[in-house]
Amino acid sequence: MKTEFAPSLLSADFSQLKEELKSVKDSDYLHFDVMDGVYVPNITFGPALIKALRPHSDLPFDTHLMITKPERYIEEFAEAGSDILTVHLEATEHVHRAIQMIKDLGIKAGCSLNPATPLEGLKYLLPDLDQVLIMSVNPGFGGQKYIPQITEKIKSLAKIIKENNYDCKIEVDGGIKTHNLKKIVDAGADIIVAGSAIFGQKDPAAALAEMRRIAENG
Ligand SMILES: O=C(CO)[C@@H](O)[C@H](O)COP(=O)(O)O
Ligand SMILES: [Fe+2]
Repeated sequence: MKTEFAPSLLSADFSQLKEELKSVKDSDYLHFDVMDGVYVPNITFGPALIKALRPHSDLPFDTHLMITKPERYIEEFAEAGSDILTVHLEATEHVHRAIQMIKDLGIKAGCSLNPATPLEGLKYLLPDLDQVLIMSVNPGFGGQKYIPQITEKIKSLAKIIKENNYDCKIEVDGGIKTHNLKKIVDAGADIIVAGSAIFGQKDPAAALAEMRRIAENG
């Protein structure tokens, strides 16, 4: 399967988001990092921003909710125009209910794991998930360094998905750059989130094209 890319707007220029969206029109998704200052030590934006940007892109909006008890806001983020909503396993006692709520709204559901969270908690969720978002940095900030032991975690999850024939993609998020991309793709990542490696560059379109080339040819 061809590797897909989800540029994270967290590293974009917030004063020019409309233009920034256009620069990555050749990507597969747009990744929105929603942070509440409680679940993670940073605050970004809510559904109003997603709604405002929705008419300016045809790409699927991949919304990563780094918020406590995300079930409180799932409907709002879906209505704002998210095509995929991902909640953190660690952010609610009722993660299966949250996933069910997302699916009942007719959009795709993802579950994210922090670097220290083992894969075991996914066991009874995987049949219902469209994607697992493996965090390869501690969530909260862009521009951090990839945690090397996550490569093993991606390989283990890819094996579980393959053995059980689950229809679930693996998305990997944090610290992915041109130098480590191929290793992460080879481990089993289907979707690559990249913030600083794309929007932190002078020419985001060229940076995305170069990442695609590396994912395909090494
Ligand atoms: O969810 C997060 C951070 O919590 C990410 O989506 C980052 O925005 C990725 O940024 P880079 O590590 O690629 O700069
Ligand atoms: Fe993210």
